[in-house]
This record gives sequence, structure tokens and C-alpha cells, in this order.
Amino acid sequence: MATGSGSGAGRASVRPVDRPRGSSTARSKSVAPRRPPSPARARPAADHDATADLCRVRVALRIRPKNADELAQGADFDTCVELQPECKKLKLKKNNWASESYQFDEIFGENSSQKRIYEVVAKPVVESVLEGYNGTVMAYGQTGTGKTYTVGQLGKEDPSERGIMVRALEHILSSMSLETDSVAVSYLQLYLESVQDLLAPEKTNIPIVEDPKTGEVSLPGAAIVEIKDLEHVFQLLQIGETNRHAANTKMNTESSRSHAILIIHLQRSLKIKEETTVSIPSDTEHTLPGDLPLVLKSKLLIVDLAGSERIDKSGSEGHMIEEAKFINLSLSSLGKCINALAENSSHIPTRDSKLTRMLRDSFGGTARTSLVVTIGPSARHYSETSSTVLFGQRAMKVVNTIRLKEEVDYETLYKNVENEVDHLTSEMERQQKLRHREKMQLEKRLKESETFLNDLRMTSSMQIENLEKEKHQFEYAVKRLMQELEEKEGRNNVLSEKIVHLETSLNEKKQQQLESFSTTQILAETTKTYEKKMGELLRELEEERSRSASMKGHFNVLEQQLSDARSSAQFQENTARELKRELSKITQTFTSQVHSLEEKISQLVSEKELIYEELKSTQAKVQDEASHRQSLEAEVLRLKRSKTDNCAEESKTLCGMVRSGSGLGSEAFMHKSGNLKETLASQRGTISKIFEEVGLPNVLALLKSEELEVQIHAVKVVANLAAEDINQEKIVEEGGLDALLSLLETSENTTIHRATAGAIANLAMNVSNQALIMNKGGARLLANIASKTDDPQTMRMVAGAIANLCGNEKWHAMLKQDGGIKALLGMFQTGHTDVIAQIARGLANFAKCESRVISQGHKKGRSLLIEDGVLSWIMANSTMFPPSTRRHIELAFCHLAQNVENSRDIIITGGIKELLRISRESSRDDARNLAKKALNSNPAFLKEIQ
Ligand SMILES: Nc1ncnc2c1ncn2[C@@H]1O[C@H](COP(=O)(O)OP(=O)(O)OP(=O)(O)O)[C@@H](O)[C@H]1O
Repeated sequence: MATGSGSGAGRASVRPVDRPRGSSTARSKSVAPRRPPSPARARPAADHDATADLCRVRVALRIRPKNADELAQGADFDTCVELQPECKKLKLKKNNWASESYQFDEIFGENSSQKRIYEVVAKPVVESVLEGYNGTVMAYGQTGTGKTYTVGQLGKEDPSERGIMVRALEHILSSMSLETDSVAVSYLQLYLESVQDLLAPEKTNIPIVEDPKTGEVSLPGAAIVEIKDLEHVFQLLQIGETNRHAANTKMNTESSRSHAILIIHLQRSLKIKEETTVSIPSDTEHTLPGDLPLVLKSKLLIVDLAGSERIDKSGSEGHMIEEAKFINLSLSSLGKCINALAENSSHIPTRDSKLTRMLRDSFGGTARTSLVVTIGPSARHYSETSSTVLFGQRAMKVVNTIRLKEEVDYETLYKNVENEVDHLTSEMERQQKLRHREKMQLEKRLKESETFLNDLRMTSSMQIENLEKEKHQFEYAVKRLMQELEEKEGRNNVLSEKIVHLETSLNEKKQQQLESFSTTQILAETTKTYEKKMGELLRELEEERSRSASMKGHFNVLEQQLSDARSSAQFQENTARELKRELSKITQTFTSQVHSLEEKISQLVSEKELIYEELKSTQAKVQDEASHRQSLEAEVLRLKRSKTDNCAEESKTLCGMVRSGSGLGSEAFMHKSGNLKETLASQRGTISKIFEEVGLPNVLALLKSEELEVQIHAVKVVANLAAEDINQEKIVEEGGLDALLSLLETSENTTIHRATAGAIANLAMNVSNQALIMNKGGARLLANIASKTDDPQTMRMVAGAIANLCGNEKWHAMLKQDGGIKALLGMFQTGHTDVIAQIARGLANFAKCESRVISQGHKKGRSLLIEDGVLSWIMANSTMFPPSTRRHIELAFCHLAQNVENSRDIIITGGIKELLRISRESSRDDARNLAKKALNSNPAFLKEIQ
């Protein structure tokens, strides 16, 4: 119920339908609803009455059929109403001579069906609500005249009985899609000026809230239940009905003592196609592109007012009087508001009651309102009937300004915008990545261009510089040629002068000839001479001229070349390339010279180191010899004292032998020093003599002596004897080898180990002895000693012995099997140079022999050394070898590389690199050649190098 200036009937036909003002979410008229407009809206604008109908409160009158009491009165029943439905008029008879006619929008007789009531009274409002307008359908009338019947009849069993509430909801449910739209209801009653929730009866005194801007009324405390289907509608209305407070009155046992208000909330989705300007809650207008989700929000109030009756007539008493007072108060308040609106009053007293506050929008507001006034036929209630009719008449004068209420569906909009933002963000990130990649590429290209430009600049400046130089050279040459030319020309001039002078002289002579005949002859000769000279000079002149011409030609050629050189970048480039090639050749030559010098230097250095090593070794041996001699002397002295006569005799001999053979050692097989060799040769000579005198069997017998000292000295003597080929045979024949091997196996003494191993090493130099040593398990015994001892000298002897055995391919397999190779490699741990030298020698021997038999086709397969890990050992330690040892290792490795069956292992262990190094850097020609041979002939190596 609008509070501002009211609307009179006179204005009803001209009052325009306003657009919404100040609505936070309202939108422009360009909104196109999805549904076609209803027939009412489609009426032509020129039809003013029709337009007015759209806005004016429509009022219909319904008369209730006679009830049981009235029917019971029969002929006595007196009516005060006469209907003229065809002209929509009601004649209200005060008495037999006074009556008044009232025009209504529709008149319904007692036989009017519920369906027709709905279609005429409520349906237009419901359709309007479906289009987004608010609407009100209300029943007003005296108690018992059929308000509840008209509005709230459920008619669950008999559909024809259904009232406006059920039919409206039925209509709404069939007109909208619950997938996109929603319908919800609140069901309230106003009882004793308190708003109560009929769906949640515990909620009472629900406040009525009015939007100060729009004037819209809401009850936020009320339950709003979303409707699913018609069954649900029945359930809810039934609940509401049960909860509705009803009190019996005398007049009507089922009289409603409260105003019932059903609020149907509708929300319908709309889409607009064009760009739309909307106002968002901040009151700022925004232009949103594309389809904007909109919702139509509307509500329909269906009001079943409590009966209007006079207290005295209703017979109310006590509490019921209170009820009646409140009912009358609210209804009279409604009447006052409607009066005020009808009379266009400046003040509409909507605040006088809660009913008028709740219906504020229904009368004089923005809702489309339809009122049905109900009357009874009885003349007894003339006064109430008249009052009801007048109420309806006044209500007909009230004009509402209906408003379409559309809102932006912020929930959907938010989701859409969020999706759009997501999409745009990912697109932006994609674009940024793309830009970044492009930028990187551009920067790279820019860098390349700059580098290219710089190179070009440098090349150009160099070319210009060269050109300048050449130009200067050409200019200088030209200058010189010009100078020469000038000089020649100068000389030509001199010659010309001379010719002139000679001609003059000739003429003079001719004159003189005339004068002196006697001199004619002379002159003739002189002339001839001069002519000859002149001819020569002329020739010379010609030659000079032609040279000068050729110089000029040459000059021209040079000038041409200069200009060609200036103009032809290609020429310069070619020249530059030529020069570069020349330079590269020179550099290569120089590099190879340097390389060869370096090689020579390295060779010299390694030779120097070799000599140094040998010197050191010799010095050590000399020292050893000295100490051996001392110990032998001590032994002899001791033997003298302790041995039997026979033994004493032998000891004497030995003592003499030792004395005369001072410096005996066990390493004769490896001496190289000249002096030492001489010493040893003299010692051996002495020993041979002693042999003859003492006899080898006696010496060998001492090897089995129980006395350790004796054993030690005896084994040392045998070791020295074994250094001589001639003795070796005898030693073996006399069982010396067996004795030595037995000592090796049984003795725990380090000195004995060392001397015995030395003796075996000496014996192992002989091929036939090698067979004996191997067959008697010598390799296994040597390997055993190697694993037990940590004495470098013992290891040196053992390694030397094994190295000698490595030199015979026949025993390779057994040597490996008996652990000889493993023992050899194991002794590397000692780190002692002499031991490592023996290991390297042994490996070189082994590999060399193996390579030879393989190349001869006597053997096939992978090297036995590889199985024991020699390749890995070489690769791991190659840089640690001293030069003298390295050459042996290089040879061993190169021999292994000759066998194609070893290729794979060599490649896997990184041997190609080592081969390349040896082929370039080795100090030995044979190693270098072997390395090159392997690299060039083995396809697997060639492939690896590529
Ligand atoms: N048009 C009609 N046809 C048949 N019966 C009717 C009609 N109108 C009313 N009645 C009956 O009249 C009685 C009173 O009706 P109803 O209760 O609807 O009146 P009311 O105006 O709502 O009364 P109250 O104001 O006291 O609630 C009910 O029994 C109802 O069925």
C-alpha cells in the first residue's frame, strides 16, 4: 500500500506503467523475456481502458449459496441482493423501495464454479507474476461468506473444489521448468497483530521489514519452502491449515480468526543477448558483455482475510472479543488505507496495523492486485453486505503501478565470470609463455646477428686494412715506376740532345768534308761510326720507350688490379682464404716440428730417468751384496765352530768360497751394470771352482740343514750358482730345484723365501727348467709366498720368477690357473718401483708371447690376462708407472690390442684413448707402431674413433 500520493479512479486510465527506480538490480526495458507476452500485455496501447485495467485493482464479487440455515428458512428467507451478471452489476436492496446498483469487474453468482473464479480473478495475476510482476489475490468479506472456500479450499479429493491457492500453484508449476526456475512458499497468519509461521508454528511475532528504497515488504524470519510438485503443495497447505488458528464462533463453527497469507516466491532465469548495462549493488553501472544471466523475481500474495463482522452480532465474548477487536482493527485499517488511496489522499495510514503494512505493495503499490469480495444472500446481513460492497467499490478505485522486477543472477553470473576469468587467465599465461619464448628466440637471433655483424665488421676491417696495405704497396710501386719512367725520359732527352748534337756535328763534318777532301774518308768512317752509334742510341731509345710503354702498361695493370681488388670482395676473400690456408700449413708444419721436438725431449727425459733408475738399482744391489757378504762371513765362522770335522771341512771350503765370492747375490738374472757384471762374473768363476772342490751335493745337502742360519747361507749360495747357465743344469740334476721348492713350501723365514725365490727366478730363465718349475707346482708356491710376504725384496724375486715364466706361452694357462697372474698383479700394492718393474716385465712377456701365437694362428680367444683384470689394472694405474716400467706396460697393452678378441674389453675399459696416447706419445717406436697398427687395422677401434 503506497504511502505517497494516492491514485484516483480518474487517473487510473492515464497512469503510465513506471520503470523501476532505485532498484539495485533492475535493468533496462531491453530485456526480452523468454516467453511471449501474455494476452493481457499484448493488448494494443490505444486501448486506454485495457491499459488502466492493467494497473487498477480488479474487484470481483461472489455471492455464497444459501447455507443450511438459510435454506431452512424456505419461503421466509429474505434476500437483499440481486445480481445482474451480464452487466456485472449488483443491486443491493436496503428495503423494498430503496436499492442501489454497484458495478464490479465481475459478478459471480452462487453457482459460479471455482474454476471460473480462478480464471477471472486469479489467473491474470498469476500470469503477470510468471512474467516477473508482483501480484496479490485477496478475499474480503463477512464471516461465513466463502472467503476460505474461494481462496483456500484444498479440494484434494475433488479437483473442481480447489480454491485459488491450489490452482495458482498448480498453474505456476505447469508453467515453469524447475530445472532453471524455482518456486517457494511461505505460509503465515496474522493473529492478534502477531505474524506467525503456519509452516513452522514455533515462529511467532515475525517482524515485517520494509525496504526503505523500494518500499518492498519482506518477512525474513518466515520459513520459505521450495515446492517440488503438487503433492508437496497439498502437504504444505494442509500443514498450514492445521496450524491455522480457528475458533468456533456462534456464527460459523469453522470461522477463521486470523488473516492467512500465502506468499509464493518465484525466480525465473532469463538471458539477454545484447550488451547490457546493469547496476550492481555498489550503485555503479557496469557494462557486461555477452549473455548476462538474469532472473525474474516476483511474488504472489494470496490472502484469506479473517471475517469482518460486528462484535455484537457475532456473539463473541472474552478472548473471542479480543480476536474480533484485532480483526476489526486490521480490517478497518485496511479500509482506511483504501479510502485514502481511493480519495487520492496525501496520507495513507499503512502503519496503523500489521495487515496494512504487509499489504503495502498490494494497494497503491507495484503489484497487480485482484480482490474478490464475498457476500451472503441474507437480508439479515444487509449492513455487512453493504459494507463489503462499498469496500470493493473503493478498492476498485485504487491504481497500482506494476513493475517488472528483474535481477542479475549474480550466482550464475559469478560462476560465468569466474569461468571467463579462469579461461582468460590461462589464455594470458599461455600468451605470456609464447611471448617469453618468442622474446628468447628473438634475443638469441639478435645475439647471433650481433656476433655475425661483429665478425663481419672485423673481417671487413681486416680486408680494408689489407686493401689499404696493398694500395700503399701498389702506389709505392707506381711511384717507383713513375720515377723510373721519368728517369728514362730524362735519359731519352739526353740521348735526343746527343743525337741533335751528333747531327749538328755530322753536318759540321760534312761541311768540313766539303772543305777537306782528305778528311772525307775519315769523316765517312766517323759518320759511319756515329751513325752506328746513333742507330744504337736510337734502338736504345726505342727500347726505353717500349720499356716505358710496358711500364705504363704494367702501371695500368696494377691500377686495374687495385681497382679490382677494391671492388671485388670475393677476390679478397679468396686471397684471405689462400693466406689462411698458407698460414694453417705453416702452423701445421710448425706444430709437427714442435711435436717432434717434444717427443724427442720426452724420449730424452725418459732415457734419463731410465738411467737414473738403473743407477739407483745398481747402488742398492751393491749395498745388498756387501751385506750378504758380511752375513756369509759370519755364517762361515759360526759353522767352523759348530760343525763336525767333515762339516768343518766343508765349512772351511764354503768359508773360502764365500770369502773369495764376496758380493754374491740372488739377482744375477737382472744385473745390467757393467761393473757389477764384471764382479759377478769373477764371483761366479770362483764359485765354479769351489763347486769342483766342494761338490754341489754337499752344498745342496745344507739346504736341508736343521739350522736356519745354515739353510739361509746355503740357499744364498745356490741362488748365486743358479745365475750361471752351466750350474743350473747341475743344480736341477742334483735335486736342487726340488730342495728349493720344498724350502719355499715349508720355510717360514723371509730371507729363505727371498733367496729361494731368487734362485728359482734364475733357474726359470732356462726353458727346460720352466717346465720343471711349473710341473712341480712352482707357480702356485711363488703365488703363495707373494700373498704372505710384505717384504719388497722377496716380492721382487717372486715377481721376477713369475715374469720369467710369463715368457713361455706353453705355461700361460697353468700359470694363470695356479694364481701366478693374480699374484703378479697383487704385488702392485707394495708400490715398490723394482717390484712394479718386474710385474710390468712379466705382463709384457706374457702379452707378447700370447700375441705371437695368436698371430700365428696357434691360439684363439680372449687373452688370459684380461680374465684376471689386467686391462682395468693398466687403465687404473697407467699414469703411476715410472718411465722404465711404462714402456713395458705400453708394450703389454699394445700386444693385447693386436688380438681382435680383446677389442670389446679394450673399448669398454677406455683403452682407445690409451692406444691413441701411446700412438702419439710413447717413447718407444715399437709401442707406437703397435698402437697405430691396432688402431688402423681393427674395425671396432676405427668405428669408436669415428
Ligand atoms: N460458493 C460456495 N459454494 C458452496 N459452499 C460455500 C460457498 N461459499 C461458502 N461455502 C460454505 O460456506 C461455509 C462458510 O464458508 P467459509 O468458511 O469459506 O467462509 P469464510 O468467509 O471464510 O468465513 P470466516 O471468515 O469465518 O472464516 C463453508 O461451509 C463453505 O463450505
